[in-house]
Amino acid sequence: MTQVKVIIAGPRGRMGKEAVQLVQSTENYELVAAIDYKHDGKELHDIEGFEKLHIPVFGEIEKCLAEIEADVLIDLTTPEMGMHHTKTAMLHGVRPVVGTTGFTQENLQELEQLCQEKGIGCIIAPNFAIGAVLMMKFAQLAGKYFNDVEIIELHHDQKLDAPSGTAVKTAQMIAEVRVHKKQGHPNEKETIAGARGADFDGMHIHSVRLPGLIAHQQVMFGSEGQTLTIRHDSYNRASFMSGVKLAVDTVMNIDSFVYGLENIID
Ligand SMILES: NC(=O)C1=CN([C@@H]2O[C@H](COP(=O)(O)OP(=O)(O)OC[C@H]3O[C@@H](n4cnc5c(N)ncnc54)[C@H](O)[C@@H]3O)[C@@H](O)[C@H]2O)C=CC1
Ligand SMILES: O=C(O)C1=N[C@H](C(=O)O)C[C@H](O)C1
Repeated sequence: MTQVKVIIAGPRGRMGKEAVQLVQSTENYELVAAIDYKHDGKELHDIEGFEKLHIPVFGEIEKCLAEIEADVLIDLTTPEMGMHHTKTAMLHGVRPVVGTTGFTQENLQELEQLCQEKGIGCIIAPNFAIGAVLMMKFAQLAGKYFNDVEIIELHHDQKLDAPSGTAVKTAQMIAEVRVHKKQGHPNEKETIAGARGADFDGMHIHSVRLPGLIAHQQVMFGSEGQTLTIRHDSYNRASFMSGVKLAVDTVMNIDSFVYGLENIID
């Protein structure tokens, strides 16, 4: 088995903590460094929750990559930092696996172009949960037969971006196959702004934020006399880790840009 040297950006985050555990518990992965803007020069060991890990922590990716040899960067931070980390990793020949969401279309195009120029694998996955990837694929299939769809994504109230990366990806996948339609009554009018949610190619996305939730999405289709609802629920962040592993294993063997795990599962 090939040894994979991994850097994790955002190790203290909800996802970052799970990713540290995944890398530590995978036989052929080695956690070689972490990137954390608040703990430059320390070791993970010095940070609460990582007591036994003597892994160097860098505040900035440039410094990290100047000192540490790595194969893969897992980024679980914010869109601004995620962009910077992903570009810098590719410029240093390190393959990014990015779970961070909130990228714009322009961001994704820029990353794809850099990836092509460098000829290095890069995976951007708005959702690592295999069930969520299947939910998106099933929704895309349904989108061929139903023109009317409402996407309802539900997340914990600490989430920064809305709509979720998963909801945007779902809408993009459906838009690839759906006959374009501006949904609802042609004369419908919002008496409170935002009541109909975000408009993506004529379909609507609704974002719910509540404490107690983790990550959930419901895609509802309707046509004459029937509705079809496709729903996925993540009840914890461990649900994302088999997808992170799949992405790390895959990125080692590709030299192209992948946006969405649906492109790498059979
Ligand atoms: N692709 C997927 O399956 C999933 C993706 N996510 C996404 O992953 C990202 C992280 O999510 P969570 O772990 O829930 O967030 P979190 O807020 O718990 O963690 C964010 C991490 O980013 C770091 N960070 C924040 N600002 C920073 C800055 N300016 N510079 C460097 N680091 C900074 C924080 O220290 C923290 O470690 C979000 O974009 C979220 O939408 C979350 C769950 C699943
Ligand atoms: O912030 C989260 O929690 C999640 N973010 C991703 C998204 O924006 O789709 C994936 C998952 O929904 C959890």
